Amino acid sequence: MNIAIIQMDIILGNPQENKKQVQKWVEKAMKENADVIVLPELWTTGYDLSRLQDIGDENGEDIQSFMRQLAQKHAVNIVAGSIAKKTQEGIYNTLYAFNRKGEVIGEYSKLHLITLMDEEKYLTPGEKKGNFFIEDIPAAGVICYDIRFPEWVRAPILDGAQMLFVPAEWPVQRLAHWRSLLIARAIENQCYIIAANCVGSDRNNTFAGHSLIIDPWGEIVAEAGPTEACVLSASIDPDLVTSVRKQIPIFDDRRPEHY
Ligand SMILES: NC(=O)CCC(=O)C(=O)O
Repeated sequence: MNIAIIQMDIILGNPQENKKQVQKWVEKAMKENADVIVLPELWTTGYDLSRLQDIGDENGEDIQSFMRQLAQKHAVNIVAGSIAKKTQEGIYNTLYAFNRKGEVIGEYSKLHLITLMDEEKYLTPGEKKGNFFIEDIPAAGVICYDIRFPEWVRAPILDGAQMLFVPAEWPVQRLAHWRSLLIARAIENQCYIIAANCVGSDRNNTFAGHSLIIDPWGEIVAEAGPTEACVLSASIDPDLVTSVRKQIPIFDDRRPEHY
C-alpha cells in the first residue's frame, strides 16, 4: 500500500488558496502511485482561530464535496487531514476520510484541545473514537495534541486499528517531542503511524515539518525535512502488524484488570 503524505505550507485563513494547493499536490502524489493520500491538521484555514466563524466549513459540506471529487477523479483513498467544521453546537477540528469512490468512510473530531494554542477558546472537543477501514485494513485517526495522551491513542487500537493517521500542525520548538511521541505510540501499539505535519509559519508559530511514516516495530520508514513543502511517499506492508504482534504478544499479555 503506497502512502503519500502532503506536507504543505498552509496559507493562513485562506481556504480557497489552500484548496488550489491541495489539488496540485494530489496530482503530484498520484504520479507516485499513491493508494492513500494524507493531509495535515486544519489545512484549509490554519490556526486562524478567531476567524473560524467566517472561514470555517458549514457542517464540513464544502470539504466533503471537494474531496469527493478529488478522490473520485484519481480513484484514491484520502485521509483529508482536518478542517474547522462549523455546527450549531460549536466548531470542531474534524478529520474526514474518503475511499476511492469519494464516499466518507471515517470522521473524527479532535478530543484533546491544546490550551497552549488557545484551541479551547474557539473549538469544541469531539467525544468519539475515529476508527475506519481503508481497503479492508482497520485504521483510525487522532489529531496532533492527541498523541500526548497514550490512553486515548490506545482506545481505537483496542478496537482493532492497525494504522493510525495523525494530521498535525506541530511547532518546531517541540520537534523532539513530536518524533519521540510518535515512535513510542508506534512501538506500544504495534501499529503503523502515518503522521502529516505542515511547514512554514503563521503569526505565532513556525511548524516543524518532519512528517513521518513509522512501522509497527518503531522503525522510521520515511521522514520529510523540516522546511520544504513536499510529498512524502513510502510503501507499507500491513501484514507486518500481525507479525510484530505475534513476536511480542503485548495484547495477550496485558492485565487490564489491574489498571
Ligand atoms: N496543533 C496541535 O495540537 C499542536 C500540539 C503541540 O504543539 C504539542 O502537543 O506540543
